[in-house]
Amino acid sequence: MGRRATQSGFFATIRRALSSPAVVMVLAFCGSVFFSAFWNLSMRKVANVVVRVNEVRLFGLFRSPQKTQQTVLSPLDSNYASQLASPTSSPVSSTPPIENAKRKIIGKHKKKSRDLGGSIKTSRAADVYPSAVVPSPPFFASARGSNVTLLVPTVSVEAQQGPCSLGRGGKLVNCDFHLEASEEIVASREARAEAVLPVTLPTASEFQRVGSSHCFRSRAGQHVSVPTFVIIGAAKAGTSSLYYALTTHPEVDAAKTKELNFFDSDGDIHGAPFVNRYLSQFERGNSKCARLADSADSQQDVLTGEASPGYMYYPPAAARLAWALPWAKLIMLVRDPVSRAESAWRFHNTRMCRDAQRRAPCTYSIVQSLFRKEWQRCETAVSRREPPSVLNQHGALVGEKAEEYARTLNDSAKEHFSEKAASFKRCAMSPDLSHNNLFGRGLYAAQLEHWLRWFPREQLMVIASEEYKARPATTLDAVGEFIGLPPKSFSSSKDPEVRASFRLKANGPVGGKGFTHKDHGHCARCPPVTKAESRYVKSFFPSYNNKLFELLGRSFDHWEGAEKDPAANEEPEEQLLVSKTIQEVETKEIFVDSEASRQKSAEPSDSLSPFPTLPQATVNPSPSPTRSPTFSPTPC
Ligand SMILES: Nc1ncnc2c1ncn2[C@@H]1O[C@H](COP(=O)(O)OS(=O)(=O)O)[C@@H](OP(=O)(O)O)[C@H]1O
Repeated sequence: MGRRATQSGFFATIRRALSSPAVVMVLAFCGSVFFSAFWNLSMRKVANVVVRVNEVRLFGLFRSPQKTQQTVLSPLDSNYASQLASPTSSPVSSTPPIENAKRKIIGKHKKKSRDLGGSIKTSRAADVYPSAVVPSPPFFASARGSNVTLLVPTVSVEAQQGPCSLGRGGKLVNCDFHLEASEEIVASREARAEAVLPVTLPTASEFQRVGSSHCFRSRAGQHVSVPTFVIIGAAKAGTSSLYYALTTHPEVDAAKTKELNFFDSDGDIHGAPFVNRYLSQFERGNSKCARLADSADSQQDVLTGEASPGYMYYPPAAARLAWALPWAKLIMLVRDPVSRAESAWRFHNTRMCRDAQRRAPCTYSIVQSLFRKEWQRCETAVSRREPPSVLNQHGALVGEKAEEYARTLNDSAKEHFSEKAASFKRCAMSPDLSHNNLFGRGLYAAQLEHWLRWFPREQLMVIASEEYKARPATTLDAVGEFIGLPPKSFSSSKDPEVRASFRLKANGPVGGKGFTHKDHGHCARCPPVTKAESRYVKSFFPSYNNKLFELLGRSFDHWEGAEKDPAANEEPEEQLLVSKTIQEVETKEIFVDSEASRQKSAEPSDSLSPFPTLPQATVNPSPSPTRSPTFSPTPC
């Protein structure tokens, strides 16, 4: 009885208290404080989600402002990702883009919260990737359904310089660059952005793993081994030979073709369709992967990869690869930049001879070719007062070199140069990404530094092409181990095909399709690179080689001139003459008769002058200021 009275007294007190407006207000206040604390806590999670999504977002956010509809690379489907990221693959300890860009979520979470909607769930990274593979960031967006709109709170990224900035709503302001350069900026630019980003997330897993291998069976019943290594370059360093040799191994599958060039193409690289198109290049009926799937040998594995030497020199390829294949082992085969340039020069001239209606090969000597592209492009850009392109790491070196080049010019050219020096320099700082950029492609240090911003060091292997040539079996063993094959996979092999791959060959039947590098054959009418020309070309690379050696902590002795002091390359009179001729060739569009070129450039190699006498030029009677020269139709 007494107890009941106490209870009813208690409820009566509560009722009385609740009927008092003051008490209600106090309770409402406490409730809102509690709710907001809880909300902030959950938003912190959302911020983490956003960090991960930001990484993906970068591809879309930095598109040209003309493309108003920002397309965003979708994160890998969680199932797909967890299957691909094999626990046995090397750990990706952190995502370099995030580390490097030092993005911070500063968000005004409370304000944004409503926009996030209910379709996004956060889950621990471990649910998405095996925790050993991606310990950070701790959360990953895992949404079901498509076209989820994520609201990205304010983001800040570290910066250097550049013409554009990020304004409100994620819009790019004062910006004049295109997608390719933009990804560079992402990692290097101070900016704040508020962006609403449409993200399309695939819903279903496309692949099923065969045992614990890298081999998958697609929904369509095809077999695909997931790429785990990529030979990213350098062009003309022996990449075909290396790729061919690797694919002779019984546990390595070849892609449909050696060079897929997916990550350096300007096509649509976005989203799951891109990944699927890419993976379909590893889908082959009679592959080792298919055989493995049939045998259901759970102990075996099949590795695969591709070799696209264009990637190494194409900055956006690093970001794209880091997104699509973050676990990939990258192989950089580097060759003495001088002989690389010579090989490329011969190759491109041969191609010109073959493809372009049998036009004259070697219209430009190797010395002229060294800077031809940059020079032409910059001249045109500067004269048209075009805005300079975005600066980047490669470009900075090119710019530095462009100044050095300018110093070799004669007085009138110097004057001309100094007038335009500032804008020219800015222009030259933007790299010429063309295949026949003989100079830029040989600046490996810059390229390595760039790739290291996107991939951890342990995922990058740098090999000297000369070492591979000298010791193919040992090199292949090392590469094999690096990509996950057992030790001494090549040198201990009895397989005749594997052993045959040790023999030096530029060609090889790769990927069943078969390719021959017949075009490696040098055009008969190409004059040989004289020793003097070679010395001249050589004079540009030592400081860059040394930078590479510094980064690698070792040097390649056989790279001539590597130890040379760049200051020793003072230009004597003759060089001015040479440079003047180059300048004339570039600006006045001088036509060179290939036959004359061959005779004139066959200068005796023991000439006292370190610089070649350039090919005799025939001046076009009516030079036009257009960029693309017309070549004299000399038969090949
Ligand atoms: N095993 C080995 N080691 C080192 N170098 C080799 C090897 N095999 C081929 N080669 C030489 O490499 C040149 C072709 O390189 P790539 O296959 O990378 O060319 S490409 O970029 O794919 O077009 C080409 O160079 P050049 O002959 O000087 O043009 C090949 O002769």
